[in-house]
Amino acid sequence: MNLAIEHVTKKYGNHHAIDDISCEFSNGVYGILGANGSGKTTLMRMLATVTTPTAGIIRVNGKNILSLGDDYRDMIGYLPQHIGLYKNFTADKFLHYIAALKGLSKKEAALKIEELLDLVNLMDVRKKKVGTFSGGMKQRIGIAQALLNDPKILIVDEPTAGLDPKERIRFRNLLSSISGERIVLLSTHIVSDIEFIAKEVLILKNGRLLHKRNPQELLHEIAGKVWLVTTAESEIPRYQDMFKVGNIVRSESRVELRIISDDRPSLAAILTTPNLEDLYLYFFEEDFDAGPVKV
Ligand SMILES: Nc1ncnc2c1ncn2[C@@H]1O[C@H](COP(=O)(O)OP(=O)(O)OP(=O)(O)O)[C@@H](O)[C@H]1O
Repeated sequence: MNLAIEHVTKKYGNHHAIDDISCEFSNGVYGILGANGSGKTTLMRMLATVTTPTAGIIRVNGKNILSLGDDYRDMIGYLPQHIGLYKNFTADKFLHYIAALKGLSKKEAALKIEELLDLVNLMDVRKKKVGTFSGGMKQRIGIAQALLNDPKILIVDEPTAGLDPKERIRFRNLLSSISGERIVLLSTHIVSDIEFIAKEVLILKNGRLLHKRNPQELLHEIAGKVWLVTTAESEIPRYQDMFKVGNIVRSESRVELRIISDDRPSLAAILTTPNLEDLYLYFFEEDFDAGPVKV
């Protein structure tokens, strides 16, 4: 399976939501990383044929996906950012309903739904109403509906937003386990969602594709630029003014700052091994939320 994006642009008025992107995908998980507004959802929607490019072509195995029409849609599974679930349907009924929409026979649907409820670990609650589900359970049934037609291309838009860490890990492992024989495209602004499961990470910024590489290669990009500086609490604002400061770890009277900088930020600064969170800070400084301070 080969999916190719060729010089794709999507404009809304004069605004380029996606700006001349080209890249290719083969089987495996791809993480599409970008801050809010970078164009992730627009790209996913074009790949799912919910919207069409202003310019450029998307091809699957060499054929334009728009010419393939339903033949292409039969190949894909899509979990949009905001999935409309029928709250009063039970999990079982919801999946049967979507299976009917996707054209599965009753017999095929029954078999597939058994398999998927097991895969997403919702067998025990199959008779419960979807409206009573937690965020994580809703995302898992969302993946189950996207997998009903056994898609060769699975498109998942920011699936872990609002999930607690445990559910996030469970969801990540689920995606990883189903990635073998298909292309999985996963958009997120949460680095840890893709750090361990993506064979390649795409960095999207202001509608442009800055990088598409495997995580290790991407980390080379900032090798020699991540520093640890131990200093006094009162020095934090000065460093924040001058540098990109990530984690701040406090201990007794001192603080340790994680700093991204081409040059050594102070004489006592020590180089450290970069991680993908540093990379995110490097590319999306203005959108970075370092999270709770560790003590
Ligand atoms: N239907 C639309 N009409 C006008 N502008 C749009 C439309 N959809 C998206 N945009 C704009 O295109 C840009 C990319 O938006 P998009 O939703 O694709 O980004 P995103 O990376 O998915 O962000 P988020 O994480 O917030 O969903 C933004 O500037 C957005 O305001």
